[in-house]
Amino acid sequence: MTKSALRRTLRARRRTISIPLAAHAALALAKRLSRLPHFRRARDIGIYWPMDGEISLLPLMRMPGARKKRFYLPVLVKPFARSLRFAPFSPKSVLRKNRFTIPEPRGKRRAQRPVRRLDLLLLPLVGFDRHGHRLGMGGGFYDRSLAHLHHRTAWQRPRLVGVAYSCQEVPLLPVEPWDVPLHALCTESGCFTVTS
Ligand SMILES: Nc1nc2c(c(=O)[nH]1)N(C=O)[C@@H](CNc1ccc(C(=O)N[C@@H](CCC(=O)O)C(=O)O)cc1)CN2
Ligand SMILES: Nc1ncnc2c1ncn2[C@@H]1O[C@H](COP(=O)(O)OP(=O)(O)OP(=O)(O)O)[C@@H](O)[C@H]1O
Repeated sequence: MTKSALRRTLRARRRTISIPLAAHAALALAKRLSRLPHFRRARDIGIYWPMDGEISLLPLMRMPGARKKRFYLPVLVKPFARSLRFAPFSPKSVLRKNRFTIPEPRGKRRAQRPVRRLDLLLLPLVGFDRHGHRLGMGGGFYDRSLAHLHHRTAWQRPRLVGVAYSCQEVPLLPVEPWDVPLHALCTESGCFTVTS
């Protein structure tokens, strides 16, 4: 299957999950993530506003331990730059839809930070395999924003944890030269560390 056909199939699959099942899975994922050392050690955490059937990270913000964290949502930098910055996000934030109709926090550009100033980034996945390879929406937003992590050293930020429903697992994904490997992957039914 081509990457675009796979994207279509997996996006359609996650959109069929019922509202009660989705809520249950999101809570199970939040519990798992909140116990993860990557989460416990992080202060500045990039999440996303769920769209197109993505598993929600909003319950994570209400977990014990989350009160000491600062959460951020991705914002599109310029119409065609195709890279991301991260804007502070709390339940009080005023949001405005971007050109993909995804809500973004309004507010000063000064308050936003580049991805390298996050401790932990939780990435929405369209698909993943058990080697920890990731399939995204295909815009290259995350790959482009994370290009500095190609030459990874132990201390580099942020830690990258992909999140998805377990039904988004596929046997094997093609690897592209620009793919930036994840550190770990979590679904409602489990987390695993990616070994390279
Ligand atoms: N929740 C969430 N926020 C995110 C992402 C994401 O995957 N999930 N992104 C991850 O990159 C960035 C936005 N990237 C996106 C890339 C493609 C499409 C998309 O829906 N494409 C449409 C056609 C788009 C158009 O109108 O031009 C499509 O494929 O059907 C949306 C967002 C930043 N924010
Ligand atoms: N560092 C980079 N610099 C320039 N272009 C890039 C870079 N990384 C990725 N791209 C481009 O982004 C496009 C999308 O890549 P790909 O199909 O791997 O997306 P993806 O796996 O869905 O990931 P993403 O979530 O980042 O969209 C590709 O056409 C690729 O050429």
